[in-house]
Amino acid sequence: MTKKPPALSDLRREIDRIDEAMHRLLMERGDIIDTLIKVKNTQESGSAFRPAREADMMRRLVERHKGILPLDTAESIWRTIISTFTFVQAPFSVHADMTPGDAAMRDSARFHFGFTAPLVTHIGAAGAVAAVNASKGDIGLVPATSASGAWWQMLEAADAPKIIARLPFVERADHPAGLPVFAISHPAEDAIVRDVTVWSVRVSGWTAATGGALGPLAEVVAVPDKTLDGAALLVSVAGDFEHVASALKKAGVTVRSHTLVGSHATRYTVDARA
Ligand SMILES: O=C(O)C(=O)C[C@]1(C(=O)O)C=C[C@@H](O)C=C1
Repeated sequence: MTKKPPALSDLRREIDRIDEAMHRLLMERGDIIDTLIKVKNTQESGSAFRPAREADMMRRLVERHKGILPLDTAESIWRTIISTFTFVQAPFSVHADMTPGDAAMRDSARFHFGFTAPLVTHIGAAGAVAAVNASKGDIGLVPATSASGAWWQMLEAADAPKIIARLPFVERADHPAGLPVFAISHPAEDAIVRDVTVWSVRVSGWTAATGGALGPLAEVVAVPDKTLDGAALLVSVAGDFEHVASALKKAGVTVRSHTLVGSHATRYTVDARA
């Protein structure tokens, strides 16, 4: 005998029960954040964004996810929850460099930081970085894999903002907001994670082929640096910078200076949807 399917009204009652439970849990999460504000002293540091903690949360979400709800949706729901609770702790604006295209950058800003934080658009990374520099806890979003100028040199001073995250936290080929971006902010001491360090490097003797010589050792964004007859590089390295320096030397490149301009959690990649 085949089992009779449940009545539609019963299923809807179940859905109402789950929706109410989820809403109550979110309100309970809000109560915990209310206490966390005092424990964490968020008002003092000016920014509540803790990218290493968020990277870890997003990874665990992806690992436990299954069922017919698309991962993109689960991820975007939690990005909205976490970024809104970040905003609730200490309001901030997102300053985005729209050079990679308005649609791609807007999708990235909204996917990762929701609609509660105001989005301020800039044409060029320098404007976004300057706005973050002038703020206490704002976040800048700039493209991570291309540049038209060496904006990262604006991060060299000790009291300048730093790169604190690379987004998306969970990378995949078909990510709905997959533009690779760096998040920049005045870092709170406990917001810093040094899995990958990012360096502003001035070199001479640079050619397009030299970038390839670094291979998997580091990711490099290069722009011409006319004053040095060479290049200004933004170098992301998972290991010791000295390995990059010796690979560059071997390739005939002279490192004039290297300055730490930020760091972020290890990148995490999952397969695209089957
Ligand atoms: O864990 C924290 O420090 C929080 O502020 C909480 C929380 C969250 O909502 O889960 C919010 C902001 C941080 O970036 C990380 C996580």
